Amino acid sequence: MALVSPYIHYYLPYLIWFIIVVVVHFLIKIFLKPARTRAPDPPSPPALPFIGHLHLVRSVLPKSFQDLAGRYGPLMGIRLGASSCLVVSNAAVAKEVLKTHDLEFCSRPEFGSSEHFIYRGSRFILAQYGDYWRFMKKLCMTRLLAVPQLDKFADIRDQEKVKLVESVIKCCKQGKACDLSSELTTLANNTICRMAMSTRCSGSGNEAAEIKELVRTCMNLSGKLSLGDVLGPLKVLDFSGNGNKLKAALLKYDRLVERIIKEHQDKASKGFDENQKMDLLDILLEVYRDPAAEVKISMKDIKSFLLDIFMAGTDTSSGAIQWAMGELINSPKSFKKLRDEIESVVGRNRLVKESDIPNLPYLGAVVRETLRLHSPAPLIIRECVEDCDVSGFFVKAKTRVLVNVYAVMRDPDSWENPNGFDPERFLGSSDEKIGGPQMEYKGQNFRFLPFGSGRRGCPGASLAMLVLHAALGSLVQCFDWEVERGEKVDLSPGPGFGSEMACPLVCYPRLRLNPLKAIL
Ligand code: HEM
Repeated sequence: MALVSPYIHYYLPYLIWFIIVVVVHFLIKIFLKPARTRAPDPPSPPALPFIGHLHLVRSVLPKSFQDLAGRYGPLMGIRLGASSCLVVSNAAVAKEVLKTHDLEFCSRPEFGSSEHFIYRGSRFILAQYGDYWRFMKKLCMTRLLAVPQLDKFADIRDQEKVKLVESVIKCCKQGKACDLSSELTTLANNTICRMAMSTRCSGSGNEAAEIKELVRTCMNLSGKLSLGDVLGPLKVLDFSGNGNKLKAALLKYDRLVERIIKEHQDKASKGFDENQKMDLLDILLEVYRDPAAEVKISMKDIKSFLLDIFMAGTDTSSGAIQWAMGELINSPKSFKKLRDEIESVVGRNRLVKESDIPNLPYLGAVVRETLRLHSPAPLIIRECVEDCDVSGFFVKAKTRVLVNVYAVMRDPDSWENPNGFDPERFLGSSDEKIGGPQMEYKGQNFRFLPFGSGRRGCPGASLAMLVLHAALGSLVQCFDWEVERGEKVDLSPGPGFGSEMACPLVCYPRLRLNPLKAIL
């Protein structure tokens, strides 16, 4: 039987014609299809091969980016060697990124030291948006750093503030210069260590001091390794050896925290009595043991989380108080106004307390003005999780985005006299309407973003504000301050992120009144 129809010669030309029509149709569709109209890429300065825009940036990154944004706009592309990102520099674009597109920009990229981090994969601060991050953030906001938990540790913060004042009184009595940078780092570190894991309460050695040193080392090395990002894949070669040094410091931290965890587990096995306060580690271990927890956290997650809050909370808080003191010493009028306010509200017989804060609006204004001018976290780092358009420009998934809050909070279109220290602008009576309630700081007002905004905003903001107000208030209440030979404080920012002073704040306090006499 023939397999091919005898009429093939009759309908073959029609079949060929049909196939040709179909193929041509698809080719036309593919090649002549109008290209999907995509928004243009954000503007970018002309780049050089390999180094990109490295030749255009100076030592203080946020300031450099601000200057470039003046020429290339509030959303611009920057490439430093192998590392590229978009930089946001005004309130309108910051609002688009942090509010309109909050979900698209609520991840963070891995960068800098990630390869050398022994807790890689557990880092809360750098976690991708997902179940683990959501669970930990909820835990932060509802328990670990929530107001009721902060209230339980008001006595610890008070004791640490008293220790700070005592230590400065000692400098006065000895006629010595006071290294405020070191004093304030000790205050912030001790406060967080005690709230996080009651380190002073555990008998063995001075763990808080050890942690302070380790956190400092990790921060320095992480900062240096971040600069290594410009080398791209070559950075894994770790030419400087900083990666290995970081690993060594982390292993030391790991052993120390392991010991503290063991003490906490022993304490938990005996049960907590009603009056016993659970510190952050107790709560984390309770969640670790909870079989019904939405997400099962590991010991590595716990250790990493604690390190994250030490790294995020210590230098930021102490740095902000130093900048505030520097600005106040250079501005005797503001110093006197603040002193007068404290004197009239608190008096001379006791130290400023956290509960005084709502009654000290000028203190609140000084703290906010300091955070505006000297943000301890001037570049907020996010990553875009899917393609989107921002401000009429195309942003590809996985792009790194830096919100330059230094530029946003010094933008002349948003602020009068943007580079001047002028706490009055934050007072309700000010003519300068800042937008939203004048004292708002948690990211509802996109001109003022010291703690970021949206889902990824800082969970430690309330704690930081308590520490900042009480410590600054006490230093102004009890002492007069001078720098060497009556000079002004050098307020130049240090290299890199520019969040620290170029020269640590060393000054001469003179005891004015000692409200501790009654306590001591
Ligand atoms: C003056 C002090 C502080 C400043 C200026 C500050 C600022 C910031 C900023 C700008 C961010 C990024 C927010 C964003 O992406 O939108 C952040 C994140 C964070 N901060 Fe703070 N912070 C301070 C103190 C603290 C303290 C005391 C703690 C904890 C004890 C803390 C814990 C964190 C954590 C865990 C994150 C990461 C949040 C996340 O990725 O979801 N911070 N902080």
